[in-house]
Amino acid sequence: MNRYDKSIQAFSESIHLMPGGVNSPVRAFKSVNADPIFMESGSGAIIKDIDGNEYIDYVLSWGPLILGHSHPEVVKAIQEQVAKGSSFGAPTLLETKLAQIIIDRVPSIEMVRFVSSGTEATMAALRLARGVTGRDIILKFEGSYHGHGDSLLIKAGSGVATLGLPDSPGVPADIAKNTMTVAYNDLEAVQTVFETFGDKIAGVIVEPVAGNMGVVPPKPGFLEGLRAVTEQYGALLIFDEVMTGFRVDYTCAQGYFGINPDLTCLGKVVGGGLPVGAFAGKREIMEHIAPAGPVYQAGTLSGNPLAMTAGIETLSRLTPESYEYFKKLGDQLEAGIREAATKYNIPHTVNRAGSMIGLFLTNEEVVDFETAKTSDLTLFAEYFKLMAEEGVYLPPSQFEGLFISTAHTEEHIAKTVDAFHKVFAKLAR
Ligand SMILES: Cc1ncc(COP(=O)(O)O)c(C=O)c1O
Ligand SMILES: N[C@H](C=O)CCC(=O)O
Repeated sequence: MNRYDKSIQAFSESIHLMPGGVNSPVRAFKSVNADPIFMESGSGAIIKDIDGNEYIDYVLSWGPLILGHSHPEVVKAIQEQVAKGSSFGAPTLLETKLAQIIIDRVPSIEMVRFVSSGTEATMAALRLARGVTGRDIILKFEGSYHGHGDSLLIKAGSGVATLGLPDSPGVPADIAKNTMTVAYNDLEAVQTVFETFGDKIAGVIVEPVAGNMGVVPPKPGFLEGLRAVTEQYGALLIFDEVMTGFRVDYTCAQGYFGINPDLTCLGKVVGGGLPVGAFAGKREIMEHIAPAGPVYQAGTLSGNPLAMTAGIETLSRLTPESYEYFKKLGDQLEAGIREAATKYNIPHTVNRAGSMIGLFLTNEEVVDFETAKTSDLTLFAEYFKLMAEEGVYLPPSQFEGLFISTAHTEEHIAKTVDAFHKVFAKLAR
């Protein structure tokens, strides 16, 4: 009897029906040499798989579930809304309400356009940046992931890095040539690129805390430098806050670091676990979007009432105190991981940004994708599987971060730290 019998059976069926048996590559557990675990239900910080195993969840659907699973008030609001109608393809008051909440919290945002995923948000933001500036080149950072739009699948992070496919076949060379990349945190390299191509660069897109090569915070001065150089050359600064938005801080990462980008991409938390994305920014830029302006962007289910409801209910329950709480739990988890790893001589570097935590199995300081890749990926696979056996569900890749929700408690963190001790004892060097 294997504790994952039903998941193994389910995967043996799904693999014939969907490519790799999944609907997003990171779910397939390929880099940890295991079959994926099929989930059945979630409540608060706990999820249950189809074999009945329970886990403290640090994936949280890859970030959106900042209140934990099935928050009763969010569930109730969605139920009430679905009874009234799930989609109209016409404006609703819900869109206005969610847009207003976002605008009230984030100083750089004056207008919002809702879409249905983070990928859509970044694709549209690039089109807008190109439309506004009349330039084609986009600068991005190696190991950053901005969804799977053609222009952004270049030296990308997340599942692309996990599977070792940084430049996907199918992206035309004519499109790829307009995307330039440099190392994250390397401001000098950015300045050098601008010195040569400055008048051709439409925008720089950056995760203000990188979360798709594991968690890599910006070095002091990096985001400030990007703001200055983009302003100097008339390019737009695009913060991709799909992951960091309303997770790193009440005012997003940009509020935390005190930088005002021209455009912001949102997703995940803003949809409270339902499919959502948004791009947003200064009025003078956003009014280039159709029908206010000529840059086209549209969506049948954009601003979907159920997603708007989940977003409103989620953001309304986050207060500045929520982020104090995340900090407290994050401190506890970070200290616990460090102590366990040190005790058993496990190579480790822990990076943090609020409730985003990255444990790299390397002793090198991790500041970009090259240093992230010094992690011991074989050890990672073992550690991941042992943690799951101890009832702790982690992202199945070294190049993803852990998330905490308001439903996590000090007791959950203490149990998790215990699990780290048990697992690292087994892997001790
Ligand atoms: C920073 C960032 N941008 C964009 C995306 C794409 O979002 P989605 O998966 O909703 O398309 C993701 C996550 O996948 C992300 O983490
Ligand atoms: N790291 C990705 C998003 O942030 C993971 C989500 C996915 O690709 O399915």
